Amino acid sequence: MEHLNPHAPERYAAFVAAAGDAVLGLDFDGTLAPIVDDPTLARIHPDAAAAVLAVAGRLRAVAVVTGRPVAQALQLGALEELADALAEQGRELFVLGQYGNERWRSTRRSVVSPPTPPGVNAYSAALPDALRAAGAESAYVEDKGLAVAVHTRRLPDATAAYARLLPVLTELAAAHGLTVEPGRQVIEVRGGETHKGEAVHLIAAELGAQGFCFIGDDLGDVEAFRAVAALRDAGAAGLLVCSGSEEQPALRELADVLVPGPDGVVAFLHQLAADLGAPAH
Ligand SMILES: O=P(O)(O)OC[C@H]1O[C@H](O[C@H]2O[C@H](CO)[C@@H](O)[C@H](O)[C@H]2O)[C@H](O)[C@@H](O)[C@@H]1O
Repeated sequence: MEHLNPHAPERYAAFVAAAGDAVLGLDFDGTLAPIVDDPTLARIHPDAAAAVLAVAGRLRAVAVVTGRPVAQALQLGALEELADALAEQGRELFVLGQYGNERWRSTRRSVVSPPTPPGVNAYSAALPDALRAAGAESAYVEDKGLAVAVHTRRLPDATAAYARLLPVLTELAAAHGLTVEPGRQVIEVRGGETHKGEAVHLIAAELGAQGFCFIGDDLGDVEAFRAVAALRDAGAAGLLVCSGSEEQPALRELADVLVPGPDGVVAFLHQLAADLGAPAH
């Protein structure tokens, strides 16, 4: 792990000290799951569940906070199995999906989800023409129910296609009263103002958390990082970890600690477990 600012060692130590009342927040894609070309083929890192379990017994709770729909995160992450194992440690798993719009917790196991925002269906209907006009008709379109994501990763020149599409889809989203959420070779369009920062505040308030560590990799995690920084300003122990990639360097500026992608996240969690004196798992 690399410290990214002079406060990092003391923030890490403060989180360790507050662990029993603290939450571990984890993004999914790029953090728990390695990035792959086809979003339907993403899976949790093979060693991630064991790493989470190694540290969880010393924490208050674990939360996966993702742009994925909850049902998809549960499946791709085998998170129900993780929840079962956490329950044996007396710990709860929260899964906040679609940037906090969908909520699930292991003690209830049902998805609480709002209705599809007005505008999403009309935006979807207008999308094929917009993609064609931008020369990106073969972009993969992910229908997420509450949102629509256009993926450029598998297009011949993904970065150029992304640059062409971003202003086009931003305008189309605005015309339908929707919000744009740019990410790693993906442009998502969704309704509402909810973001991962609200998810962090919601869980922290519900549990009365005295500490929060959030690990993320992409622009959609910026609000979660800001929320943890706000909790820290209010006196909690806050630790921000960037799951680094060459593709998305933006979070490094906000983070305390840099780790090399999902492999590094797994190593970080084992290091944290060792520093917490957690029993080997
Ligand atoms: O908040 P996250 O858990 O990071 O989810 C954000 C979006 O991730 C997914 O797309 C990303 O991962 C794909 C699989 O590795 C990759 O192909 C794509 O380029 C990435 O942007 C997912 O498909 C989206 O629905 C999530 O919102």
